[in-house]
Amino acid sequence: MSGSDETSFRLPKAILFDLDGTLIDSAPDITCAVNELLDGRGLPPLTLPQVKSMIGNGVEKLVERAFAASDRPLSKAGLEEANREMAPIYRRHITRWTRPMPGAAETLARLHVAGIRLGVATNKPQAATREILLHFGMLERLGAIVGGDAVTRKKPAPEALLLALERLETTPQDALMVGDSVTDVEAARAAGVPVILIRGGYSQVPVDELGADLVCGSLLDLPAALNGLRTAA
Ligand SMILES: O=C(O)COP(=O)(O)O
Ligand SMILES: [Mg+2]
Repeated sequence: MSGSDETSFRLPKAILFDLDGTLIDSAPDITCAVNELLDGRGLPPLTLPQVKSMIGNGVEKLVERAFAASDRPLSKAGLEEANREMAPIYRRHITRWTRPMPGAAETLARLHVAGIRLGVATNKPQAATREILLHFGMLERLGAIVGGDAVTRKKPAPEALLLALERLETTPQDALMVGDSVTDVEAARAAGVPVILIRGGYSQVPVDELGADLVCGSLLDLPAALNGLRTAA
């Protein structure tokens, strides 16, 4: 992008990022944790693609899906117990194989320096989210982090986005959501926030088919994608 382009487009005041599959590739550690949990019940491991397809609606749903895929659907009480067990297992794995998605740290730094308020709205629990972002040096760029356990209803409900925007003192009209899945598109629509999807995340459906305002190849393409949103407006 040329220098004149950079000064001519109007940037949003705030950008909210999804976490899993957008800022970080956490599926390998989540797979290890799920498999440790299953192993404890004498169940065989799931593959990385299987677990990837289960991420995005919160850890409780992931555990529910993992047991269902293992032909051992759990009762409500059984699921609660499995979820209690999952939390410390995942905390032991949390940043072993997890890596930032391509361009994540650079893009956050660039947008932060440009004066855009940045936040995270994820279905992942808050404490794990903060720990991962701190580990990868991204926490200091972020003015608001809202995890799935910080709201009554997780994405695709709009709560997490609206709470993050409130903390960033920004209205939905001045904001943008960046994510990897249909959950992010639906949450953004419900919150009245435009949405960009990034390829390479955990969506089971091609991201071009999810009705986002724009799709881009990686987070590094985000400044050019912002320009695209402006010219399309
Ligand atoms: O499902 C999760 O735990 C997190 O998913 P998200 O960061 O993509 O919202
Ligand atoms: Mg995601």
